[in-house]
Amino acid sequence: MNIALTELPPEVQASVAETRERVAALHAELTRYELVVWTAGNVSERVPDSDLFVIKPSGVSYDALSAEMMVVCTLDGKKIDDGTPAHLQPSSDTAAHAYVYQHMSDVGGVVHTHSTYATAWAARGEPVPCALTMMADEFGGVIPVGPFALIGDDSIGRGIVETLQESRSPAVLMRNHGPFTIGKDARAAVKAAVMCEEVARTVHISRQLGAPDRIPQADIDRLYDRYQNVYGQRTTQ
Ligand SMILES: O=C(CO)[C@@H](O)[C@@H](O)COP(=O)(O)O
Repeated sequence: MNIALTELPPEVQASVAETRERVAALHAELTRYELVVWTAGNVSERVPDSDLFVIKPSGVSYDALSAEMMVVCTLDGKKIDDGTPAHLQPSSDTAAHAYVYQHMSDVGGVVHTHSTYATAWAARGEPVPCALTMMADEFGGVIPVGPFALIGDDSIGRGIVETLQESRSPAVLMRNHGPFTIGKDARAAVKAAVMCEEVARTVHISRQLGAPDRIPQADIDRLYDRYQNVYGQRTTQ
């Protein structure tokens, strides 16, 4: 029996609507920061206090996306009766996003892109070395590589979780595929995707001129602690 959005408690319906607005708006950040071509990227966010998440519909142009088109899924990746046309399919990466939400309870947002420089590192199966203070700040060290996995079941999701559970990084470069990022919410995951592409590009350029210096681990730890706990405005947003 499929869950019907209209039969859920009013507060859940309201939370779904707010999540849809956020997820739809954040897809514009993927194009703004040139992290995607055509439709090759997706954003999702867990619906607070529910067993649901919202994700982009598959293959829909970013300039055609609206909040009402965002697909609502259960945590096992099944679309509910969410008011969108029955034929509107969720992202082809829905199983991967769902696996992350099922196995990483503190994750509220997931993003996938094929951004050029991060994907070039994924094509080599090489972690991005921590040679920049910006990397220590956001990633707490290297950006790790996850295993090669074919789309279609939970193997991509499993590779994401197995890799990120062993790292402080909110980004993983899935071998021969591209970056997936996580965050406490979708905005944090989009930020990680933006920063991942930025540092992948910078370190790539640096390597054209020689071997980038790796920051000592003790300094990485200090930088990471400052950025995660002191940087910015300490008000809840
Ligand atoms: O990487 C892939 C397919 O290999 C997908 O992430 C990409 O094409 C985006 O697909 P969706 O439009 O989200 O279904």
